[in-house]
Amino acid sequence: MDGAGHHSAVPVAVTGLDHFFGTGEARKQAIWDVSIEVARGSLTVLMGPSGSGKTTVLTLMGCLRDVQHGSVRLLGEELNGAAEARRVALRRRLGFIFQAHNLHESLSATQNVLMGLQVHGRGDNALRLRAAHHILGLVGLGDRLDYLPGSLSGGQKQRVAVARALVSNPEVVFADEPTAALDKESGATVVRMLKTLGRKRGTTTIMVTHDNRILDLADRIVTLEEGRIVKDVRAR
Ligand SMILES: Nc1ncnc2c1ncn2[C@@H]1O[C@H](COP(=O)(O)OP(=O)(O)OP(=O)(O)O)[C@@H](O)[C@H]1O
Repeated sequence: MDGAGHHSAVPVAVTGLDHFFGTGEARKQAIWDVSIEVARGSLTVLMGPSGSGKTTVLTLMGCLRDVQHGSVRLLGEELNGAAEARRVALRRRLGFIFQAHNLHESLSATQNVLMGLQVHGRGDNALRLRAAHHILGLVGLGDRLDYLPGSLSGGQKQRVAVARALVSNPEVVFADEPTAALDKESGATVVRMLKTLGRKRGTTTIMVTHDNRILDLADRIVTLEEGRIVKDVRAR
């Protein structure tokens, strides 16, 4: 166990976060004083109009962008001023699901999912293969293990990307419009999987979505407008 963050009840805590794009005359503030604490095992949805700052906040929390001002504590570690080596180590404990699924076209579904494990560089190959097949089964692709992305539908490709993000058993999953390319049924399957992982393993999910169907499943819905939180609603 490496530090207090591992079993922290608050895997992501953001305080007084501002963010700017551009320099000089073109410098523009995109995020204004955002603060949010996310509970372990919960599914939080970020919503709001186009350009309201959802993706910027998600990438700041997910260690994919430098924190300029304010605090982001991720799994117990402060990201503001964190050394790149620490951030690389943290990213290994995260899962990312983005709309552009970025699958390797020359690799099968199974090989793509294995890419989600190889960065960790541990474990034996038979175990990895079993993990990849297991998670592909869970997302309903047990009969497509050796298909190339080119012969999968958009929704099936997205499910491969979900399997790749989850195969390493991440502590926090960051997802940007993960259901945009999915039909109703596969979209619901993906979100139900994330909910189940939250319950069973304490996996925390933070998701940007415009998908109304997902809102019913969220534990919390945070709405951004013009870079500020304007609404923060918890389910139940
Ligand atoms: N790399 C960048 N350079 C300059 N401005 C940027 C950059 N990325 C985002 N912005 C600006 O920051 C603001 C927030 O953008 P962001 O992508 O976070 O919004 P969003 O809510 O995710 O939008 P969408 O729903 O359209 O994806 C917007 O005004 C956008 O133009």
